[in-house]
Amino acid sequence: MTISSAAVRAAELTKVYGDGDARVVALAGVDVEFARGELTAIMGPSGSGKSTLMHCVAGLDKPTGGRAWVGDVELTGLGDDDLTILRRDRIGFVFQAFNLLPTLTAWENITLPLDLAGKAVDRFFADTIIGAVGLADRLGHRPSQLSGGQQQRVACARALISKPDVVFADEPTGALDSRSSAELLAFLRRSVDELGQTVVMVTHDPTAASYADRVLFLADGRLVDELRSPSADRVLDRMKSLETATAGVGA
Ligand SMILES: Nc1ncnc2c1ncn2[C@@H]1O[C@H](COP(=O)(O)OP(=O)(O)OP(=O)(O)O)[C@@H](O)[C@H]1O
Repeated sequence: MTISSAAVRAAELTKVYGDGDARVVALAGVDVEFARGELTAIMGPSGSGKSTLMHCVAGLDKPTGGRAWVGDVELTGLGDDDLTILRRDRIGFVFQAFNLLPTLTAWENITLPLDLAGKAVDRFFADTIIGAVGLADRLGHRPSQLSGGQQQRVACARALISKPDVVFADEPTGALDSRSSAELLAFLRRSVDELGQTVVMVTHDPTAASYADRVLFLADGRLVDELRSPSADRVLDRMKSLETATAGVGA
């Protein structure tokens, strides 16, 4: 067996929803590796399989076929309980809707993954992250007392606090204005550059994708292209040609 240095990888990943007339092939055999210490963006037209791919490699959904690994642990060989523990201990999540617990303070939300795992808070690391997201004077506030941008920065700090193998971010800026988006993306970028974090982000936004080291493009459940060191303009050009090609198939 080859030992891979990738933080996350998948081989021949397929996902089929429904059957008969309702059958949808969401992933049609995806081989992919996400390198450690890189920010990767996943883009593609609506319905191309971005969220399905992320959910299958993050252990949130089970693929129909193929295999996926986080580090050297094969997700596709794990039962539900082991998957839950793996997600808790080795993966950080950031969702479009923030998903904070409303009754907990920012500090309690950020440290929740450690509490659940029964681990002590590394105070120096926590202070580093909280300083980087600019939340030091908001730690006693509940989510309802924070702006959308601040809530999403709490969610990012929570995703990073347990030093996970990978942070998966699903449309993390989808509910934010452009200034809050830029702050959040700058923070994700710094987590990669300064902390060596691995981040995989699904986005529709070419500007968000331009913060990545690498952009992968999906169409009809397949990886069809990639860009390294992307600019927003180059990402937009690729997206336009993919959307034209995808529209052409169904026309
Ligand atoms: N639970 C489900 N049951 C049936 N079909 C599904 C389900 N989830 C997703 N699909 C279908 O699988 C395909 C891929 O969906 P997915 O959500 O992964 O695409 P996406 O690229 O993330 O789309 P978007 O950009 O619109 O969020 C789509 O055709 C979608 O309708």
